[in-house]
Amino acid sequence: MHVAHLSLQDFRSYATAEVALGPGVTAFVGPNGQGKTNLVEAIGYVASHGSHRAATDAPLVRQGAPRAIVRAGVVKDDRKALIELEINPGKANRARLNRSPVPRPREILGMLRTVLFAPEDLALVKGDPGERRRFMDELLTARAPRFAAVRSDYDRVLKQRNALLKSAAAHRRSPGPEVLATLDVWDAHLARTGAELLAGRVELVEALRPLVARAYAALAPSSGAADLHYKSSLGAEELSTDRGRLAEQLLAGVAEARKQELERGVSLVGPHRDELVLRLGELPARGYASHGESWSFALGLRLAAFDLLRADGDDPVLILDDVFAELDAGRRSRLAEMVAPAEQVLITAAVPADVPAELTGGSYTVADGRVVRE
Ligand SMILES: Nc1ncnc2c1ncn2[C@@H]1O[C@H](COP(=O)(O)OP(=O)(O)OP(=O)(O)O)[C@@H](O)[C@H]1O
Repeated sequence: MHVAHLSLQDFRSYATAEVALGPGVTAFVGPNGQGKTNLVEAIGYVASHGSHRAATDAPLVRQGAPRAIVRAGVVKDDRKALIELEINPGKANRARLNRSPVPRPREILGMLRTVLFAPEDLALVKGDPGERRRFMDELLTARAPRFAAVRSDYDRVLKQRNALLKSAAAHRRSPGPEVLATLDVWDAHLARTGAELLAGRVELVEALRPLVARAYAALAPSSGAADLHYKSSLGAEELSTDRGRLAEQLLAGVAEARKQELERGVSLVGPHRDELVLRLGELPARGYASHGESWSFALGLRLAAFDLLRADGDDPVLILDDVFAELDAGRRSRLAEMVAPAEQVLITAAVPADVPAELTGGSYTVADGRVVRE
């Protein structure tokens, strides 16, 4: 698939912007702080309904404006779709598909699929486990949009359960039968939705493993092998992907942790406490990998995500935000070679020299709030 047109209204630094795009490579080039990332961030937002660099929607709306609108014309197998998202910080966002409102924005997840790699992705390797959980869940949702509902159900259950545990912990005496009965209900919910999420992640990690190893070896051939495994808060070494079995394991896990959870006032078992462990050779990547190795590992994860989505039948849009300036000459040309065949590659760079010669295509200059085709 590819994006044929991007239209912005009050998004980040843009009062308005209209950008025509086509398949192949397009580079956005211009000095720092001129709005290159804002453009690709908008495309990423249409795909994932989130930003790769802001935890909430508020920073996406132009200072002083009440809302932002992002429209993307998407072409998939010669069929065109116009996706529109209205971003209303603090209120519900609205979505339209081919100019008709859709009841909930999440219903159009999957219409545009992107894989975006940006400097912030270093946190995939160096950051907290939450970064890697988000990576898995976003990829799950990109592959199967129903996971957006699974994740939001799970978050809702967790919030309610934590509120109950917190108030029980605050009372500092044994909870009464009513509290315990309510907790039983939340435990069952947590086990059911948690098992769904857990099974999805375990399957995902198994599918990603060989792809990450291959991408990393291609990018950094002289470094150790990249590997990953899913570490569950259940402690079980091997996790099945049988939902029923996982739900039983989760139920047993929360039952075992109940005393401790009531004391601490927080849910200690479930996919929200799990970790995606990354390894380089014999060592964990987090805390051991060099800056360059971490960067290549993060890139390897994104390229593996691209391969996985591509294997589902259609190339996602590949976005490389400020990536090439960080790489040495070898990695730069290996990466360029790897991404060149993708249906659409969007690149941002501060100077033309940061766009590898192998990636020829269209180019825009971004400066003074304007996006001008070269
Ligand atoms: N909500 C907002 N309202 C107005 N301006 C904003 C908003 N959010 C960001 N900006 C402005 O957008 C600019 C940053 O744009 P962007 O991150 O796209 O830059 P860039 O061209 O990718 O720069 P670099 O090369 O440094 O990465 C900054 O000047 C910032 O002040």
